[in-house]
Amino acid sequence: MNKLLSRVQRVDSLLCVGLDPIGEDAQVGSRLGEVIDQTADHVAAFKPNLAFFLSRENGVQLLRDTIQRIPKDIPVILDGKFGDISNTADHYARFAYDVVGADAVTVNPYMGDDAIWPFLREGKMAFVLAKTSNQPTHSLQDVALTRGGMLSDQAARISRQLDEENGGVGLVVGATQPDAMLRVRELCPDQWFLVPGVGAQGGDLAATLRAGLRPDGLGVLINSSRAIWQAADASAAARELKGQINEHRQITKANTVS
Ligand SMILES: O=C(O)c1cc(=O)[nH]c(=O)n1[C@@H]1O[C@H](COP(=O)(O)O)[C@@H](O)[C@H]1O
Repeated sequence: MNKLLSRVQRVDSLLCVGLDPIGEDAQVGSRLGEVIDQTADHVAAFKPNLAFFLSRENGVQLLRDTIQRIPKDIPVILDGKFGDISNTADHYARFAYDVVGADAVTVNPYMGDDAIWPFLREGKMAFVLAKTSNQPTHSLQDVALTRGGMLSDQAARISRQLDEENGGVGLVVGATQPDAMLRVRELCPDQWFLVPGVGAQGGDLAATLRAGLRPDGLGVLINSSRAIWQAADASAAARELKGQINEHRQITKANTVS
């Protein structure tokens, strides 16, 4: 959290560039290097998605090299959506933190807090899936609970409780449903949200930030993966998105003061 906060402040950015490498194995390493080097000045964090590495020969080595390439003051969120029980989760945590050197992970809370605790290490952070950006035909997250609210609310409550007990727990909340974002923000007023779904998935940036930003203009990391990866000029694409986010932060802060 300290690393994230100091990075956010140093570059005045809430942008997270997703590293979801698409393309032939032979070219992908150099494109990863380009995207990192060209966007690093504009980002608060990078988020490599594990699947895009594991689907390749020597994918783990590529992931290690990618994380090595990222300047040390930029937090790396390994998006593995890890979700197994405690002793198994402990091995995933060792992989994420010790083998490849990530600072944070994404975690699937379906198995409850057992699946989250192993990732809560000193100096590390876990972003728990609460309300994801996809809108499936058969949703679990929207299932109504007999005690009221939905399953996604329960994921949010668990993440808040663990954050209060231990610290280092954020949430994943998609950018495609601003009403749902508002609801999660009400349940978790202080925590950081990792927010995918703008760019290729078409999420509304303004509505997302209105719903998700904290009154201090912080608390949200806006992720974009394909839209940056596929841009002819990744640096310009990252700078532009960072600028758009900051315009909305200014409006939020001004509205909070007035
Ligand atoms: O945890 C995630 O990062 C995630 C959660 C979610 O609700 N939706 C979602 O798209 N993601 C990830 O965020 C990235 C989105 O990529 P783009 O749609 O290309 O910007 C992918 O790596 C997804 O796996």
